[in-house]
Amino acid sequence: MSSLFRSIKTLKNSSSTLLRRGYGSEAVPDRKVAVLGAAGGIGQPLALLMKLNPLVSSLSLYDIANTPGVAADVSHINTRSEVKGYVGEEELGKALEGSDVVIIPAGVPRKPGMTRDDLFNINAGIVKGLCEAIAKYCPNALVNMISNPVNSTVPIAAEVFKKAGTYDEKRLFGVTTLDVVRAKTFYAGKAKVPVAEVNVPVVGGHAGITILPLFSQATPKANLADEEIQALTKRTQDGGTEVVEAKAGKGSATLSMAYAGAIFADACLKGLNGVPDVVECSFVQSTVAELPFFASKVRLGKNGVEEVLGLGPLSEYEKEGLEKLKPELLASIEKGIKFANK
Ligand SMILES: NC(=O)C1=CN([C@@H]2O[C@H](COP(=O)(O)OP(=O)(O)OC[C@H]3O[C@@H](n4cnc5c(N)ncnc54)[C@H](O)[C@@H]3O)[C@@H](O)[C@H]2O)C=CC1
Ligand SMILES: O=C([O-])CC(=O)C(=O)O
Repeated sequence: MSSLFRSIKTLKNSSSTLLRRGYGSEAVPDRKVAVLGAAGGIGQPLALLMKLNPLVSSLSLYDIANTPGVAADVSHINTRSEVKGYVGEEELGKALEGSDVVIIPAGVPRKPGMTRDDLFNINAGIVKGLCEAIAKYCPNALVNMISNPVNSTVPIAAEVFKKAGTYDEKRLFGVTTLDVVRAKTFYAGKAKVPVAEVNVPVVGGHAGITILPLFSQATPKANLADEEIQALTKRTQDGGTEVVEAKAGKGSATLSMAYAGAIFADACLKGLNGVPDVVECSFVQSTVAELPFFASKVRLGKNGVEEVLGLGPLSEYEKEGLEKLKPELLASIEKGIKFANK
């Protein structure tokens, strides 16, 4: 009984903290979040971070192996959400049912020398299967796609949902938050400004030159030379490769990605809960750059995407970068669409 009172007290304390922090003026609603690929390099720290998120009431951890251990471990943390682990395809339906947000970090990561597109052959099939299940078991969930190549896996998901008759472009997101996280960190270091105050939009896609950080719009403003901006741009575009090489065959970014995935999922939950002015960059169906999908700032709301924001003023260097990325991004999008329809 005393533990029940303690739990109620904790919940009361955390909800009043939430109200104070502007999470909304009403009581915090129940929200189920599912992580598919939860036993992986990203999945495990992401499960931990989602368990720490007070907006989550139910945390569903799914993988093809090893989820019972991860779920048992994470479930002992004394925070709001109830944790359940699901393993194997026969449990996928239960894992998904009732989900408000589904985060997908399932699939193989890069090794040195590989591009993200080299992951297509394996990950395209994994994502397709998972999205077929989402269409069946939680067609209204917001889908946060982390699995690479994001430039193709998001179009695959869209085609699967269209075929199932459940597609809603407002509910499908490619997670490009790690590009923003990197751009903020690198910019703060170079501009010598406090990293917590930095904002940098990153647009385009999520591979090499399709990643286009808009340092001309970065705040706080700093007087960086053209060469410095170009070096920052290149480092942001190659951020994933920097980690792949440093890990030397043991995978790609997992911890920083889990952080970025948790930030984006939190933004989705806040949007669903009616918190105003939640804006994050994401790769979504778009008309801002004459490509069917494009990453830009997106306002999140009660139905997912509330508004896809425009690019704003670009420097000459960014305009060139935008033109250069279009053919590669379009080819990756078309590759995904073709795969899903074959
Ligand atoms: N969007 C982004 O910014 C980033 C994306 N990634 C991508 O995320 C993906 C995962 O990376 P890691 O976690 O490092 O890989 P990992 O190999 O450590 O984990 C992947 C997990 O997916 C699981 N899995 C495989 N097939 C599955 C299926 N059909 N259903 C459910 N789970 C399944 C595996 O059992 C494994 O636990 C990769 O494709 C990687 O390229 C990685 C970093 C950043
Ligand atoms: O580089 C990779 O393969 C993983 C990834 O997407 C990133 O770290 O941005």
